Amino acid sequence: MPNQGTKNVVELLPKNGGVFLTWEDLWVRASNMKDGGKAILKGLTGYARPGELLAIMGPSGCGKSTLLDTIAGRLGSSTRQSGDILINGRKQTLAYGTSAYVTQDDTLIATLTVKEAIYYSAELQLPNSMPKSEKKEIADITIKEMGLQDAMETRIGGWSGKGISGGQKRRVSICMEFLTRPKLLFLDEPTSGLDSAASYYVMKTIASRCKGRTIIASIHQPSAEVFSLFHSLCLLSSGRTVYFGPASAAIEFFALSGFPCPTLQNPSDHFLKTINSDFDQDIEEGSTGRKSTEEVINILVKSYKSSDKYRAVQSQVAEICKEEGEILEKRSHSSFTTQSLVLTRRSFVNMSYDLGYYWLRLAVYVVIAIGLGTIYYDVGFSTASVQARGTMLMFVASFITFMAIGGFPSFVEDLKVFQQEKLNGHYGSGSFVIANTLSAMPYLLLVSLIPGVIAYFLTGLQNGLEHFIYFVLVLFTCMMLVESLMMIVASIVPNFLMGIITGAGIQALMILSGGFFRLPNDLPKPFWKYPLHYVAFHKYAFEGLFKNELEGLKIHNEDKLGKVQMINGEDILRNTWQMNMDYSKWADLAILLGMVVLYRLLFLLFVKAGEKVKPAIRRAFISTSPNQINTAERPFDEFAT
Ligand SMILES: Nc1ncnc2c1ncn2[C@@H]1O[C@H](COP(=O)(O)OP(=O)(O)OP(=O)(O)O)[C@@H](O)[C@H]1O
Repeated sequence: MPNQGTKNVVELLPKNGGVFLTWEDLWVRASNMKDGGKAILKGLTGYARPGELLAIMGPSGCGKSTLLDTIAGRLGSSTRQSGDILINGRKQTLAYGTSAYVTQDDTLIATLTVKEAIYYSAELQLPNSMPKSEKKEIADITIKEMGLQDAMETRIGGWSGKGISGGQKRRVSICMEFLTRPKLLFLDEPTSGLDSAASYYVMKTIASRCKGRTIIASIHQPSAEVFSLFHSLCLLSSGRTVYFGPASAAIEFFALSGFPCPTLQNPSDHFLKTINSDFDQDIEEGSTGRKSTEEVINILVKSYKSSDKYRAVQSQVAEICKEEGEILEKRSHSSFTTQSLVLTRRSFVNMSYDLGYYWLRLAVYVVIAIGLGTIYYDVGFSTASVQARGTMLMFVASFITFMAIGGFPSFVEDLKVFQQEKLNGHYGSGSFVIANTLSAMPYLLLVSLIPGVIAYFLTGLQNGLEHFIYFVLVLFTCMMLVESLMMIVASIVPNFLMGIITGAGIQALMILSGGFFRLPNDLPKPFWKYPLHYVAFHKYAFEGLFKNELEGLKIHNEDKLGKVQMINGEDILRNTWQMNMDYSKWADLAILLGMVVLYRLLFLLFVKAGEKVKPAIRRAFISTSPNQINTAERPFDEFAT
C-alpha cells in the first residue's frame, strides 16, 4: 500500500515543478438568504503534495465537492470563504489553465464520437510546437489508458439521443483533462457510474500518473482495491475533518478511537457507515455499547483533533509554507489562431450532425417559403400588390428570422461546453466567439438562400439579380443578428426556458417598433420611437427590403373609369410606408452588418465578463445581510475569484 505520509517536504522537492497545495482553517459558508450563512466547511486544514493521490471521502453532502472547488479556486458566488489556501507556499490565484479539473457533470458535445471529441481536445490543448501526429498519438494512448478504444467510433450522445454509457462519458471527461498531463489535477467523483473493475483501472491509471503530479480526487465508495491506491485520505463529515493523513493509517485511527473495522469489511465502507448521519442508526462502540451517529462523529472529530495525525498535518502545512516555492505557470497551449480554426471545424461538424441546429430549421423554412409563395403567388403590379409585397417582406424579416429561436437548445448546449472548457483553460472566449460565428455562416447562408429563392420567385418580387441578391443578403444578415441576440441571451439567463421567453420577448418588442405594425411617424415617441425604433434591427431590415422591392418599380393604379395611372415605387415608400429616403438600401444593409459586428462583440463581452458579472448580479440580489454571516468571526478572503 502506498504510504508517503511521513515523507519530508524537502525530499518532495518544491523546486522540481511539483505543486504543494495547503489549506488552513478553511471555512465556507452559504451566502444566500435561504441558507442564512450555513457553514458548509468548518475550519479544515490539509495539504496535497506532488507524487501523491489525495482522496477526499465522506458521506453524500459532507462537503467533498465544496472542498475540491474551494482549493481549486472555483467556488461559486453563492458561498463565502475564509482561511488560507497556498500554492507552493504562496498566495496564488489558480488561473484557468494552471490546473485541470474533472467536474462531477460530464459536459461534452453530444453529437461527436469519442474519437472526434478527444482528437479535437488534443488539438485545442496541446501546444503548437507539437506535431499533429504526436498530438494524435497522445490522444490514442490516453484513450487506451481509459479503456475507451472500443467506444471510439460511438457518439457521445446526450439530450438529443443515446450514445455511450454514463461511465464511458466519465472516462471521456477524465481523458480530456489527462491529455496535457497537468501538474495539478482535481477530480470530482471520477468513478461515479463506473463498475468496480472500471473504477479500479481508471483509478490505477490516475494513481500511476502521480509521479511529480499532485492529484486530488473526491470519491464516494471506493472498493478495497481502489482504496489501496490512495496515498492520503481526507475524511469529512458535515464539513468537519474526521481524519486527514496517510490512507493506510486510517484503519488504525478508527480502531484507536473505538470503532475498529470488522475483519473482512472494506475499510471505506466501514468509515462511511460509521460517519453517515443521514440515517441516524446507532453504532456499536468498542465495549461501551451503542452510540448515535452524531455522538460517534463528535468522538472521532475530537479524537482526530487531539491526535498525532492532526499535529503532523499542522507541522506539514507549516513546513510547506515556510518557504515560498515557484509560481505555478499556465500550461503552454496551442495558439489563438489554431484554437479558433480547430473550434470552427469542431463547431461546423457539430452543426452538421445536430439535426436541430440548422437542418430542421431549413426544412421548416422551405415549407414556410412554399407557403408564402403560394399565398402571395405572382403578386402582380396593382395597388393591392403594395400591401401584399409589404406584408410578405415583413413576414420574411420578422417571423422567419424569429424562428432562429428554435436553435436555442443547441446554443445553450454549446455554451455549456464552452463554459466548462474555458474554466478548464482549454481556450478563451475570443476563439469561441470567432468559431461560433464562422461555423454558423455557411449554414445561415444556406438557410437564407434556399427558402429565399422559393419565396422570392413564387411571389414574383422585383426582377433582377441585384434585387434578389440584396433580398438574400438582408435575410442572411437578419438571421445572423437574431442568432447573435439569442447567444447574448443564452450567456445571461440561467436556463434555456427563460432564454426562449426572454429572446422571444425582446424580438416581439423590436418587431412592434420596427415601423410596420405602426408606421414610423405614428409610433408613440417615448420608448417606442426613441430609442426602440432605431435600436430594433427590424427598422433597417424593413426599410432595406421595401426599398429593394419598390425603388424603380411602377405600380399600376386603375381608377374607377378604368384609367391606369403609374405610381412610382419611391412615392409609395415615402408616402405610404413613411420610409426615410435620405439614404440608399445599401446603407440599411451596412447598418445591419454593423449591428451583427456589434452584437457579436457584445456576445464576446458577455461571455468574457460572464464569470465576473453574473456572480456580482446574483450577489447583489441574493447575498445575505452582514449579520446573517458571521463575518466578524472570520475575515473572508476572496482567494477564488
Ligand atoms: N452554494 C450553496 N448554498 C447552500 N448550500 C450549499 C451550497 N453548496 C453546497 N451546499 C450544501 O453543502 C453541503 C455539501 O455539498 P457538497 O456538494 O460539497 O457535498 P458532497 O459531499 O460533494 O456531496 P455528494 O457526494 O452528494 O456530491 C450540501 O448539504 C449542500 O446542500
